[in-house]
Amino acid sequence: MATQNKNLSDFSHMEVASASPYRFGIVVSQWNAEVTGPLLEGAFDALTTHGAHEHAIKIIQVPGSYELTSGADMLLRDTSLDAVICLGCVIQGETKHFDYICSAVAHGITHVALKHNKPVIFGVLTTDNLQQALDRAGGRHGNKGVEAAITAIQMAALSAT
Ligand SMILES: Nc1c(NC[C@H](O)[C@H](O)[C@H](O)CO)[nH]c(=O)[nH]c1=O
Ligand SMILES: CC(=O)[C@@H](O)COP(=O)(O)O
Repeated sequence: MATQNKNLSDFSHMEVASASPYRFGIVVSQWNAEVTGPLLEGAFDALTTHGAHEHAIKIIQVPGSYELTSGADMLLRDTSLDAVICLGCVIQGETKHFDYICSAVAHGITHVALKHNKPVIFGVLTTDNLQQALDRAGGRHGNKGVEAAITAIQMAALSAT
């Protein structure tokens, strides 16, 4: 398995740009808050560790991952933002609802990024069960929030070139 015993959030091999020049938005869903809370903490800490100022990080909450698209669009009304990070956790239930949400969010986030010509980062866990999600929200497989934040910094720096 690609992720077996791997920390997916290890960026020690990478040169990460300074986040200090940039302003970031974070939209986080309230569904599965025991997972999205640690994702938000990981993202916020990664941004500030790499130089982002706390007042340069605007955070909003939405009910569920399906609303992340709308939340990202709302954040990007603020044209001073350099990148938006979307954080959510979708866990498979008994029906196809999981498939529709995951697909809608992935496509919706891409649409918002192209609409505003700004990086919108997909920091959404899409797991079979809660344990897989916890493993990727500060557990044995790292923190998807950290990964999304690093990606946001790199894309903001790229956009500035
Ligand atoms: N089951 C999960 C949901 N469901 C809610 C949807 O995201 C949405 O809020 C609702 O369909 C109304 O539009 N959301 C998650 O983030 N995670 C889930 O596991
Ligand atoms: C991903 C979901 O919306 C899921 O929690 C809903 O569960 P179910 O498919 O059993 O209705």
